[in-house]
Amino acid sequence: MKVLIVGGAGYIGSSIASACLDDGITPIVLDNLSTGVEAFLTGREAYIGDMADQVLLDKVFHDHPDIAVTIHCGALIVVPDSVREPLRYYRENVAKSVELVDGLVRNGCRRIIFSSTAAVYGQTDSLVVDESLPAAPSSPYGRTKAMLEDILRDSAEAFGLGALALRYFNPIGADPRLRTGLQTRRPTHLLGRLIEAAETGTPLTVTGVDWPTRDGTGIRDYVHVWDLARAHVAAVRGFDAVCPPGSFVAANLGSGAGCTVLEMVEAFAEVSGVRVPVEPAARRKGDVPGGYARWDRAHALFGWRPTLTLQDGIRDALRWIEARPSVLGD
Ligand SMILES: O=c1ccn([C@@H]2O[C@H](COP(=O)(O)OP(=O)(O)O[C@H]3O[C@H](CO)[C@H](O)[C@H](O)[C@H]3O)[C@@H](O)[C@H]2O)c(=O)[nH]1
Repeated sequence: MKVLIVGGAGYIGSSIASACLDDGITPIVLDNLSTGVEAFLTGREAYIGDMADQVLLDKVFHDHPDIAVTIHCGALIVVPDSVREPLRYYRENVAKSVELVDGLVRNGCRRIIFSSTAAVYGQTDSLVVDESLPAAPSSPYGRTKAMLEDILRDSAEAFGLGALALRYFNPIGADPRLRTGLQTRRPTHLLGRLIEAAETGTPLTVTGVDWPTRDGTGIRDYVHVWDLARAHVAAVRGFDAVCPPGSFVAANLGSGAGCTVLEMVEAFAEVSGVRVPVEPAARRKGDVPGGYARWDRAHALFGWRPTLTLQDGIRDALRWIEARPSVLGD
């Protein structure tokens, strides 16, 4: 079986490609390398170009008429950038995806798995997030993802597509076999900042200590990127039962456990042996207390459950930092 992975040279797309290969599925990658990296294409058939390029899409399907499912993870993903440059985000994430869907329909590919995000949800008082919570994104980035869910819902009905939106919570870690991981050396997310603080011997700035959470710090659901990748394989394998023609389905992918900033600092100390001191600071602009996923729907639909722990995610992130130069050559 073949799958087309749009954005397959990025962090999550390349992990999905690895999980497909391990399961006997052939990934065909389409990536414009705007944030993806060529080194993640080793051993994979790839087309370099834009997902909106109709000539290129026709060529991909001419060469591979047996592509069964398209997994769409091609997107810009940095929330603060999306606030500064909303038009770029709407163009790259929404307008170009419309062209992609058009090209898929024309080429007869009617099964789509879309990389969505927990950022489509608004804040809940209970902190637990299930799929019944209405979309209320708080950033242009989140809105691009929510818009595309609407576009896929309408397209499913109009063109008989099966469209499955997988809403990722906060991915961490790397491929356990270290073929791929985060491209950026210094990610700005919490675990990235923590690793940086440990390396430089500086304190971690805790942005917000007065949130309505158990210790006052922000809570998130950190899910191992390999668990995310495995979910796509399971969804591909069972696609028609999960998402028959004409249907749009959304499912959360998270660990199901909330982890506060201070709990992450503790888990990091346990895994790395380095206890990073913390420095309380003001909340980041536009930040939220956060929450964590219910993932029962993904389990009911395609038998998925998270299998790797927070500690596994931290450990694999640290192993990837060691392996990264030999993979990326920098
Ligand atoms: O140096 C830091 C960095 C983060 N935090 C705190 O750690 C928690 C998690 O912050 P992250 O930035 O790791 O995660 P977010 O969920 O806030 O945002 C991330 O996930 C989003 C998707 O949900 C987007 O992808 C976004 O770009 C990405 O940063 C928050 O409470 C934040 O205030 C700190 O205390 N110190």
